[in-house]
Amino acid sequence: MSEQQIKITLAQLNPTVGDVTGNAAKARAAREKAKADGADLVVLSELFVAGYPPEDLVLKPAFQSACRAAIEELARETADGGPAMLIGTPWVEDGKLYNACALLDGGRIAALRFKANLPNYGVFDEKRLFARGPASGPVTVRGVRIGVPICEDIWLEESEDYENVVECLAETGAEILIVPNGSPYARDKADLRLSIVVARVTESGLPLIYLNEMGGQDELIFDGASFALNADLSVAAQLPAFEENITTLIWRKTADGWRCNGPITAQLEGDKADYAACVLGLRDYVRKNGFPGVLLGVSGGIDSALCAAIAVDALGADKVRGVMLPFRYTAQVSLDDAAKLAAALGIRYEILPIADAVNGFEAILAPVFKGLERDITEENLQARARGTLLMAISNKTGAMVVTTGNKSEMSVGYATLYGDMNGGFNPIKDIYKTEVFRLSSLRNEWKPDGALGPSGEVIPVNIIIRPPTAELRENQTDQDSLPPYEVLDAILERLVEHEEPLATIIEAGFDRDVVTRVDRLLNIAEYKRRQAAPGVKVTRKNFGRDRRYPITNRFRDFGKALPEPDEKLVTRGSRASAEAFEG
Ligand SMILES: Nc1ncnc2c1ncn2[C@@H]1O[C@H](COP(=O)(O)OP(=O)(O)OC[C@H]2O[C@@H]([n+]3cccc(C(=O)O)c3)[C@H](O)[C@@H]2O)[C@@H](O)[C@H]1O
Ligand SMILES: Nc1ncnc2c1ncn2[C@@H]1O[C@H](COP(=O)(O)OP(=O)(O)OP(=O)(O)O)[C@@H](O)[C@H]1O
Ligand SMILES: NC(=O)CC[C@H](N)C(=O)O
Repeated sequence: MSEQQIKITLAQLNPTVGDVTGNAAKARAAREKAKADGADLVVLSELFVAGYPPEDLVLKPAFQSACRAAIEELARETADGGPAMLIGTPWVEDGKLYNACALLDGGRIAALRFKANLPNYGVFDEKRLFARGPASGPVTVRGVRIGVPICEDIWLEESEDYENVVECLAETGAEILIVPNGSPYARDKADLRLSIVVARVTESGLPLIYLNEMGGQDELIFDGASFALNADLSVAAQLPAFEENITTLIWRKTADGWRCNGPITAQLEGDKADYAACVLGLRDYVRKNGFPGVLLGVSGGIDSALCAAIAVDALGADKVRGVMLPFRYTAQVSLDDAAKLAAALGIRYEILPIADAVNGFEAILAPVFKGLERDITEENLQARARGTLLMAISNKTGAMVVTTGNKSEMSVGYATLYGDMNGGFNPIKDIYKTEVFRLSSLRNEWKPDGALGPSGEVIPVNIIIRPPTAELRENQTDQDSLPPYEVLDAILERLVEHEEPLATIIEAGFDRDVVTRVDRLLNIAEYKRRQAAPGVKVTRKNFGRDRRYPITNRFRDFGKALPEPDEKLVTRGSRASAEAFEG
């Protein structure tokens, strides 16, 4: 008897949210490739035809119909006897909207499976959008029973209404699990995904194919990095991260179930992965929104230098323009370093002194400010003159302004609204200042595959070793207004990423006054962050979709030990009766 096998093509592709026609065309092209490989099935990622995450767009009836029409067309095309297709799509049934996966085969929509567990935390809002599907049995492709849990369905988050889809699939005879994902990048997320998949494979005894989306969608980056595990937990295949890839895997039936020995690509980790995420995020934002290129203010400082390098790696030097906008506080060394940076990156570079603009503003305001001290107002006028000039060049050329505030600055509001905060997208919004230094040094030694910039030292070393300064007054350094960045970033990470009480941070050895000051700055800068440009998410909690604080907010943690809850005050049974009342 001949050996039984099934060939499954993983299409790790970059859809664009809302581009139903373009996404369907990508799926069609992937199927053609799968057909050429003699595959039985081609798999695309979660909600592929819509693009992920579609947010409230998916509630629009016209969009739902467009997705369905595209799926029906793709289904008709499978009458050609080629591979079946498993593709994510929104689906309306009995008046309810589902996050679905359709099996297209033999000219028909052969099966539909609906996501049962809808993530509603962090960056996800799926309960707002979709109805929960039932846990269902496997679908059959060429005689093989395939279980299709959709993304969150394998995460087994602690929740009362969690549906154990994988258990249900194993009990109903699934032989292989194929999981379409829209799983956004965050630092060390690959380890987390692996541990989740190891747990599901161990529990079910089934091999699992984890197929992830790739590409940037506003602040989210989908890194791809799809992989498969055999039932004995050996790695069956590992696709590359941060690039599109179509790979056909041959699965063979053995006495111990289905097995595959596919290609295994080495993965980027840590800072390298973060840098690649920033490049991909900016590239896709610019490309998918149709900008011909970008421009940014280059100050001779490290934030704009790193952003310029990311922009060149993302788009190519011919699509990036650097503008030095000096004023009387701009040191010669800043002018020299900015020029060196532009030359090393090979970008167009101009110097536009801002004195006339700043002096003009000051002259206009002189009667209004008569008798008042010079203060931060005049500093902000410099940042605003720069922001206005950069936006004017954007308007004239169509190029988008890249804004450069790092996460430390975004946290404490160390940036000028309508000044250096001007811009359409921020590639380093979720990168703390200490990491800005690390990534800059890293980029001088290494660049990711597919980066369009030159190799070697692109960020002059002097920019990396010089103390940071906003150069808005004489001899200013960031450390005049802020604690040292090592201290600031360590406190911020505890406050932002871990929501630690101030008392815990102080107990860990940080100075009480510094901690309370940083917390205060973090709180009062919410209004600025709400007006800030979107930027790439790389941490477990970014400013944007992950952290949604009220702007108007009187609550303050004063660093005192937290009071123990007084359980005696809770009347026994009060919770149960409240539930009964609500129910
Ligand atoms: N809750 C609230 N809701 C809405 N609006 C609020 C507000 N609180 C203040 N405001 C408004 O915001 C204004 C204050 O904000 P803003 O005008 O930005 O000015 P502000 O935050 O006072 O100053 C800018 C800060 O950023 C620093 N900076 C500037 C430029 C570059 C860099 C750098 O090195 O990267 C640092 C600069 O040294 C200074 O510490 C107020 O005058 C008021 O109009
Ligand atoms: N002289 C300048 N010429 C051009 N752009 C400038 C200049 N000064 C500031 N900018 C722009 O404003 C942003 C914030 O600038 P600033 O120098 O005040 O602070 P920073 O956060 O230390 O940034 P950088 O490290 O890039 O200097 C810069 O990244 C840059 O885009
Ligand atoms: N789209 C999803 O369901 C993703 C949720 C999942 N926990 C992840 O981050 O990968």
